[in-house]
Amino acid sequence: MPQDLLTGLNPEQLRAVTWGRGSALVLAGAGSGKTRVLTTRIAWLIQTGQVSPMGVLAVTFTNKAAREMFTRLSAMLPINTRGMWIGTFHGLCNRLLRAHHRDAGLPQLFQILDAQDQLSAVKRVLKALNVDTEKYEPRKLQAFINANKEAGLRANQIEAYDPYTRRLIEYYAAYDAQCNREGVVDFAELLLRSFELLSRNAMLREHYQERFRHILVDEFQDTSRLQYDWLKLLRAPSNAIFAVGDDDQSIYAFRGANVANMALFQKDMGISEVIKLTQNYRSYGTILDAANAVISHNANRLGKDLWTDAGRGEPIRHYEAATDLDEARFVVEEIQELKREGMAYADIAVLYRSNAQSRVIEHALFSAGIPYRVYGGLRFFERAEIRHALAYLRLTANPEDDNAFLRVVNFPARGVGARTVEAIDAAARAGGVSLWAAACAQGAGKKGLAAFIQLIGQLRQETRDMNLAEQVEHVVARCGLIEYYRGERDGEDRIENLNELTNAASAFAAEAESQDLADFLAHAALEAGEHEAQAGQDAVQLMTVHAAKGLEFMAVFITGLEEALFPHENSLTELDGLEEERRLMYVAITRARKRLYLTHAAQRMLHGQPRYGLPSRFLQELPAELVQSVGGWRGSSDLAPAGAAGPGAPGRAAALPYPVGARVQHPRYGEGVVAGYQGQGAEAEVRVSFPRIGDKWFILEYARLTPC
Ligand SMILES: Nc1ncnc2c1ncn2[C@@H]1O[C@H](COP(=O)(O)OP(=O)(O)OP(=O)(O)O)[C@@H](O)[C@H]1O
Ligand SMILES: [Mg+2]
Repeated sequence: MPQDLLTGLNPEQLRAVTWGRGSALVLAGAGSGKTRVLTTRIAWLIQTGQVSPMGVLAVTFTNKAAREMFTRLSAMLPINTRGMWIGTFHGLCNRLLRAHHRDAGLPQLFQILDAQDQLSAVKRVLKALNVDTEKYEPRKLQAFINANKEAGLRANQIEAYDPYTRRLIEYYAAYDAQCNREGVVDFAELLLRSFELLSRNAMLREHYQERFRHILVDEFQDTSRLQYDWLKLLRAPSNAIFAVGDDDQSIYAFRGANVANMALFQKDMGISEVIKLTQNYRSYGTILDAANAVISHNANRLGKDLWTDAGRGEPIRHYEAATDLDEARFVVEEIQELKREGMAYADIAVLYRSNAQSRVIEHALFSAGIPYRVYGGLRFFERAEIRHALAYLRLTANPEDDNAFLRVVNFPARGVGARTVEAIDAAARAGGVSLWAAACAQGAGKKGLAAFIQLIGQLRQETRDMNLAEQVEHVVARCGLIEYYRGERDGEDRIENLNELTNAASAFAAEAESQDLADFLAHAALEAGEHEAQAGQDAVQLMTVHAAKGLEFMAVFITGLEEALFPHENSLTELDGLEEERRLMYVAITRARKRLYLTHAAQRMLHGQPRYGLPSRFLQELPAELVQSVGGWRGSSDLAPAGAAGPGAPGRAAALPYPVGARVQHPRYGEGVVAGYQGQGAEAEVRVSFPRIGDKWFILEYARLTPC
């Protein structure tokens, strides 16, 4: 019954769901039912016979969102939704290319290169061309290729104004030629190649245009120009694109997504009226007011209203932790309390700005025996870079560890080819010895292998008298992974994680009272695998704010609300950076239905260093009456206004002359505010924020600061 589908919708939603044939844009705030409208519209179109399930193309932002859409549709319709074209841009392009691989010039089983594979491919190209890689760094070329592909440009379409760029273009063309020879595609290629396929092949294009009567796009504010053009190719003039989005939740500008596409879309499709949804069904009033208050600090907005009739609900809870460990302890205790009150673990989400922050929280949950799952990323000990680092550590502890040997013998690449590894393997089998032993027996002649054997030997020797944390720090620093990830596209995050491994080792040493590397490695293996929540098991959800987009939870913790962490320090120097961070904060707040916790820590270990952070400016942007302090290391206190006496350095306050937030005078730079500390003892540094010249670091001992 169509009526069944439509009951419960408000008049605006009903209008959107049953919109006539033309294209439409729904522009509405978080939790107003955009995704629900989109899903219901698909069901309604099918149920009323306006389109067959195969005539629908729906784009979601994540695979998780696509899965949810399938589930909801199956619940609404008595049909098999399996073969429907619902997925992410990448997923749908992949499908298109597989179906028409011949027309696309690809082998049927073409391989997709991940970032790492792509880098090796780039290096091979440069080697074959005898290029000086000091001048033309492989990673730079990789970034150049990807940025151009994402902008829809092949090598012969780029204009070069200087000889350097001309060379890059040449190498880009050579890289593409190599990929074509080998029949492989990188991520950016998926979209560009299927875009070109459709542009070039009129028959194919018309076939899909004929087929996809209805194209629907969720999270439209985060589509890139090429993605948008791809959609337009798939649409016949008589067919419709139904897009929903929220400019306040645009959080992928750094990847080329473009809010301006909304205006372009209206113009292209001749949309005279944008549909607005104004009622929020997700959150209680207090949470909604908080979200509205924060986002109102952004200047670049299209402007929207959002209201709820759900009532005020509970106040937002704010906890000021002394340290990141204290923050994690608080989160765990509150989760246990929520569970006692009857909330399922799966209804609780812990959000953070950067992946590296999850480690301490994961550990606290793990120690308390609370099942958890990490979304949009791997659990800390399962991340590739951590596994690589652990493999080096394992070899340091025991070079006969074959699995560890295989993982890193040629990572980072040192010219140990697959054939060499095969020969070692054969020799090891024949002699009944470890790979390491076989390698040592034949390694001297082969340059890359000899370097590897020497490196492991040195690491073993150098770490002999070190304590656990020092060993981990040393191996991470020396094994070449940091250099490898530096300059990689998502490398910064991975380096943060690698540094975090040292913190994990210190924490382990303190807790388990063991400095034994083997104990730590066993612990890491355990946390990585055995306690992983099973699929379907009730588990707390951990994810970055980016990964939480579109989702909702009964209770949400937003952790790490400190300046330079959230907002992220990189954002402070970028154009529109702070506004994008604020939109991210808006996304975070609006994930909560009933209860919202905001936490920050006065001191946190990051990059292997203690950092003393000011509370995030986003906390100050919340109306005080919405927030209730639930204590912390300073005792219960209200939100301090920015710049007022903030937290000092807990536990070590005596050693530090000024609390963070204190006003100080510098003989040269004038008056400033103490913004943080790092390092210890004679190496302790203080960061002072000066109104005109920005932040400066001083060695604390020689800082020549006076209070004012
Ligand atoms: N008319 C309605 N009656 C009851 N609940 C509704 C109604 N419309 C939406 N909801 C519920 O409100 C919540 C938010 O809806 P939905 O996720 O579709 O919002 P959204 O606009 O897509 O949010 P976001 O911007 O965060 O993606 C969901 O739990 C949804 O089921
Ligand atoms: Mg949504």
